Amino acid sequence: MTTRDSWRAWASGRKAPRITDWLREISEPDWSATVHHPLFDDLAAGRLEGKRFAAYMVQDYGFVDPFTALIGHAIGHAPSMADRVVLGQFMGMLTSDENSTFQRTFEAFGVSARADHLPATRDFRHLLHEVGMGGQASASGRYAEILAVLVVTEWLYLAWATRISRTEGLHPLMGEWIDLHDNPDFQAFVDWLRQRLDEEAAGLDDTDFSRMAERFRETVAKELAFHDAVHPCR
Ligand SMILES: Cc1ncc(CO)c(N)n1
Repeated sequence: MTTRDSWRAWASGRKAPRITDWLREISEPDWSATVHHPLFDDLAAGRLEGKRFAAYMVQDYGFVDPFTALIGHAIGHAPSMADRVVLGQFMGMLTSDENSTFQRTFEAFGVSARADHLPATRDFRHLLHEVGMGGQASASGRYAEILAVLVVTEWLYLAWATRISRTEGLHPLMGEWIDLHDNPDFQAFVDWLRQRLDEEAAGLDDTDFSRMAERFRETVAKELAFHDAVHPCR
């Protein structure tokens, strides 16, 4: 049975089945463990000390650097201007508003962005780099693989940020970090990413489809390992 057969079996008998819903389901229990990670509850409740928040942001900047490069690859590999426009606008936000949140966090808490990366951060960076450089996948397979990674990273962040409820009087930079991931524009971007992956994945051959699904699960596992490493009390 191929991976695509598993998808077809899952889809049959469901109303309006979506590949991205199936991908999320086959990525359990890691998916839910990441969405419900105590790091995010502690952050929202004001229980995360400034220094610990800053240490998380330093590791996350280690993620964001190759992630930004991966968006660049997505722009290059997209099949149309329509996709390049949406991805380019996201890249603009990442390199302006979000980058500024990182810089002001490092400054406010007196930490250096150059600190050492934890092994889980290095693993994640390696994955992002590898997907950006591309494997043996065909052109459409490669774009779908990139989309799979983007869907995981952005959908997970939307999911925790819209799940938590924040306490009053939260440090403004922590509030900003949540704002970046629970706002309507970000929600629309995640909706778009899911839609595009649903469409692109449907047209892949069996080999590229399996590879895409494996990348999705691998990325979810890397997300969980990353958050366990920066907040080891799950
Ligand atoms: C580890 C990680 N995953 C996803 C996001 C959202 O881009 C982020 N900032 N960091």
